[in-house]
Amino acid sequence: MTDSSLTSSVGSNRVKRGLAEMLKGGVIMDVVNADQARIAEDAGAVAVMALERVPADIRSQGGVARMSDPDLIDGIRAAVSIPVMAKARIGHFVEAQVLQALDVDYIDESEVLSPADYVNHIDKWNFTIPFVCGATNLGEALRRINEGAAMIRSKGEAGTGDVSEATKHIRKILGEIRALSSLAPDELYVAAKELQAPYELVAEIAETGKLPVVLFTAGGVATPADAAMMMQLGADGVFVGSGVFKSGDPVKRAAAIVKATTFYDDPQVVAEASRGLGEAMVGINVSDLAAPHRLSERGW
Ligand SMILES: O=C(CO)[C@H](O)[C@H](O)COP(=O)(O)O
Repeated sequence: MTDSSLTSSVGSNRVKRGLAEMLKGGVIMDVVNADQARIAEDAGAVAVMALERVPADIRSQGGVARMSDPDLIDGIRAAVSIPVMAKARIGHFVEAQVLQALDVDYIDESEVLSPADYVNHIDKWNFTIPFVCGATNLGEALRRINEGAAMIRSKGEAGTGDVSEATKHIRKILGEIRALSSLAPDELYVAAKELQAPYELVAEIAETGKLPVVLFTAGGVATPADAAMMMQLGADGVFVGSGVFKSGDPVKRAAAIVKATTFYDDPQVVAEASRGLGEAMVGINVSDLAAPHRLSERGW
């Protein structure tokens, strides 16, 4: 059931979406343990995302990727004062129940983990805790919002260090929003059908020219310039994982990416932030990935 409440009670849309509003302009960093979480907080990350392995390791090691061990999540929560998010598998509503019981601040129903259900996503209205979900296009974003997502991140191709898919997805979502705004009211019914999204949400976006929730970008961001580019393209903020912790100097790189995200429209600052960072994540070109290895194709 859709919660269109404008009240600010626990679990209301306003509270769930409002937390993401407070993270705007910032970097959310993937971390697997308390030490990494401290590095992220010291670098100025606005939140951390707890997961079992960073996406580059999930990609290279293979196997089923699941929610983190609760002890690790507790350790991360104890180590930092910024919000702690954690990932659940697509459709795995019990992992989400566990994460809610652990009192994390946000759940990411993430394609980076192995899906638990290839048909249904989690019914996110059933939870008081807010969810963020990935999307490659506007229709996918609206389906997730219709299920109760309170924040969207464009997916990119996590764990590659190649920003090209992140570029493609943020451009696609924002381009489709612009296109909707130019339609006549009587054209919105077909637009909703083509987007495979609810008419009410489509009509709202055509009128406001933006999503009703915060839109971050993710997947493949590995340098300060990558992060600044996502912000210049119109993202509200950036998720970074492998790009920091698979680089030669995570401490320096984490701080540099935060700085470049903040001062994204000042090339001098981005240039300074890009100096002396040591080795960047080696990565893999998205064009070299065979289809089954595209994490962004999980979720629909
Ligand atoms: O799924 C995510 C967002 O919740 C990851 O944080 C993001 O995709 C990380 O990708 P990368 O490791 O390429 O930075």
